[in-house]
Amino acid sequence: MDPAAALPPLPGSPGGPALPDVEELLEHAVAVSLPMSVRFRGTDVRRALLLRGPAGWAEFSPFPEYGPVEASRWLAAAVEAGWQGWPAPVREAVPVNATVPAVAADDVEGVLARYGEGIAAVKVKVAEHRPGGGLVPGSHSADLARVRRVRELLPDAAVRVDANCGWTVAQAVAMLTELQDVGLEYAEQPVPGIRMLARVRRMLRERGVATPIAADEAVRKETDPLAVAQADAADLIVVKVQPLGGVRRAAAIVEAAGLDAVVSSALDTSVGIAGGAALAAHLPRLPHACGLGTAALFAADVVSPPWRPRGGALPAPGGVAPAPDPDLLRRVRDDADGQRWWAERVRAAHAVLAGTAPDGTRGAGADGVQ
Ligand SMILES: O=C(O)CCC(=O)C1=CC=C[C@@H](O)[C@@H]1C(=O)O
Ligand SMILES: [Mg+2]
Repeated sequence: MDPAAALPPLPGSPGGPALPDVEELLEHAVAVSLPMSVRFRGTDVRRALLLRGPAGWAEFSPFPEYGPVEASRWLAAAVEAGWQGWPAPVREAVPVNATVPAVAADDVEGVLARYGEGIAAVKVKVAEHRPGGGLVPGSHSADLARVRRVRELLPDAAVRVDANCGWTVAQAVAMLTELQDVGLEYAEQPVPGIRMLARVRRMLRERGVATPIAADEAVRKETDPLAVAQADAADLIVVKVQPLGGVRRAAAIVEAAGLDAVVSSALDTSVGIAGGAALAAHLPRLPHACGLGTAALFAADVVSPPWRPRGGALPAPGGVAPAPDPDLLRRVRDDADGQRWWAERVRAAHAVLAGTAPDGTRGAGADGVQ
């Protein structure tokens, strides 16, 4: 049997929750652009569409380069948040990590300061690529300096790195061997794909490097999100609510994978971050801090106060997202072109979920990067 078939069906699929029609989805939708204080994932502005259904507010924010098939999962997560609500939490607070983008080592202290007191885990981005492809020149030494600066500033914190598939197998093995003295909590997606991930993990073990390997893109980008666990390619998985189609689907993937999970953000606004906190609060086991502190990287948000960590933790939101503040919304609202761009993306993603897309695709596969 295909283990992925046991996951909760997507809205609009046989046996799945009802899929509202496009007009209903868009009735209260507001497109926003949030300026960022720290450049992340190659952008200074995070664009998102906020929707309001009978259950509450929801976010649909697939990255601009994502096509309809991949975006359809993000729409499924929004339908769950706004038209169904989230499952009950088993804990009241969720520990979170600070996220340090690929900044110069001298700027690390300033980034960490944005997360406030009490941060016990830090994720450091490494292996940054130029927009046209290829590692940024000097990235290896810049990565080592950035990670070591974090360790210097926070000697007791759990430090993890995320390469977003940016290294070759040889580069990953060399860098993770070099970083042994830092005592990394884990290395997230050092190389692309499941087979390469398994190779890095095996080669590190052969060298006596015990750094655990976490799978991120190999879970959210593969047609079968469970394949990574079946291939014994990772020690833990990173799960994100929007790319995996909602809190219930992500929780089912964690359960079926049988691996510990770290819940991370998709650089969502505070509305979407609350969904990540709902998933993290719902999982029976949560041994690692979650990557849900990214609202701290925004210069403006839509919820007051924003869903940012305090004392190293986020509160569990309960069954629905916090409502945006109307004044804040007005300040970051897109113009009519922006609203139309999002409406088209909702239509295209909706057609995939409804099975009416021109090429007949229905919610499978991935068609973007990172
Ligand atoms: O996990 C974190 O600490 C922050 C979230 C994060 O790193 C990401 C958010 C959005 C897109 C991804 O490129 C990236 C990730 O790879 O985990
Ligand atoms: Mg990642």
